[in-house]
Amino acid sequence: MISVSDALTTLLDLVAPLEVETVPLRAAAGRVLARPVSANRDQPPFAASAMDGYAVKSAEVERDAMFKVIGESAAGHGFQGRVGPGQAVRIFTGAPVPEGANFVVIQEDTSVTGSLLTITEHPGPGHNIRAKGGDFQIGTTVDAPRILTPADIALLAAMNIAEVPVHRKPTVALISTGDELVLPGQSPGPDQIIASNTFGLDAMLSAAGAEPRILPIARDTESSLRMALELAQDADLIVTIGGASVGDHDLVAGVTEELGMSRAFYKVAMRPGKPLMAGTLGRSAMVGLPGNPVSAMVCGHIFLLPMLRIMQGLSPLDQQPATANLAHDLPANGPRTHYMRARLNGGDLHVFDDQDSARLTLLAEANALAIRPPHDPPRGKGEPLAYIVI
Ligand SMILES: Nc1nc2c(c(=O)[nH]1)N[C@H]1C(S)=C(S)[C@@H](COP(=O)(O)OP(=O)(O)OC[C@H]3O[C@@H](n4cnc5c(N)ncnc54)[C@H](O)[C@@H]3O)O[C@H]1N2
Ligand code: MOO
Repeated sequence: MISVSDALTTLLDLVAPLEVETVPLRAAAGRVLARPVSANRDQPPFAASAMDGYAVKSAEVERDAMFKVIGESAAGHGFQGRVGPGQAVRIFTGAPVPEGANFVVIQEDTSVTGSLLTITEHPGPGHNIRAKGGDFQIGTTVDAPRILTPADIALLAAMNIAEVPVHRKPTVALISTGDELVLPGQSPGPDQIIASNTFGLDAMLSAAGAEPRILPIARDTESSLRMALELAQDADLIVTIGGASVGDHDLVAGVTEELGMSRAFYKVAMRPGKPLMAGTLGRSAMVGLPGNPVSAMVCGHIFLLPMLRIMQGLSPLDQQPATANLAHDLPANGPRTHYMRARLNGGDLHVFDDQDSARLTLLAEANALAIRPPHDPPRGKGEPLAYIVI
């Protein structure tokens, strides 16, 4: 059995950043920007009014001052002339500030009769003008790699970047194994259960930028598993679920070996997740997850998500463990790193009593995994304990 950190290092070595492809802006949300991109325009491209009002010379701004209104500047239709002494231009939010003007008096501080403008209140010190290039300038860069958020997409749009270089999405083949499994919505026989892991992992990996494919459930025969693995051949990552342990019907190790898998390790000193296996099969990285539902999902968090980040050109971890104070005592840990379902509530960590790796209800209730190193001594209420958010 190897340690969690050795297993993670080995798994990360099985994958590499995927090629860069160019996608239309609308398809780039949630993707990883592969190369820095730069603005080829200023925003705003001209000094722009931030308010509706009148553009004047700042030196002339004072209460009771009067001006002749000589024209209008609207968004999309600037005023072509120049503002001279004693003159004002009606201006609207987003419109170019005309030459000669350097102050916008908001209309609430004025009164107008015909073309005669009077400042009726003390205008504040703010000139209400957004400088040319005040948001970004030609050459302002959006750095890579980064997962493109909605705000990033808006920024790229403003920069007039219509095509975006991103890493290809990792394709992941998900293969559940076992005669006991049927798909959600089907009618299970008396000895059957629903294949839940496939769907939990599908959701987890999709949210992390992958393109998972759910393959037909492999039955507990070598030929069925072989067939599923053949269908998975072109995936960047093949994930089998179940059949990883030592039982007579646990076929994954044997069949993948016959298919030429180069095995990197089998068994990790962690709980849940001990019978994890990994290697390469053809051009794909392969991870054999344990079948217990919580084991599969925890291994997804600890191992599959960092692998996906590497494939998308990111650093492997999106969070370092944080610490919180225990809400109660905890007994000593055994010889494996234990990822314990827990709930972080008002800064206190409540670690659930029942850590049965078959109980999805407790995983759904958890918002954190408390991390106990091997042989961690008993911990008392109020002591700090490491955790990650899930
Ligand atoms: N004698 C031993 N028995 C077991 C050991 C051991 O070391 N010695 N390890 C235990 C641990 S720890 C785990 S974890 C499990 C892992 O077993 P497998 O990976 O071989 O998984 P299965 O036996 O196929 O299934 C275990 C459990 O999970 C259910 N399952 C499987 N696939 C799915 C799925 N896609 N969705 C929902 N549930 C699934 C399956 O029905 C079983 O109940 O082995 C222990 N045994
Ligand atoms: O490792 Mo198993 O995953 O403890 O239930």
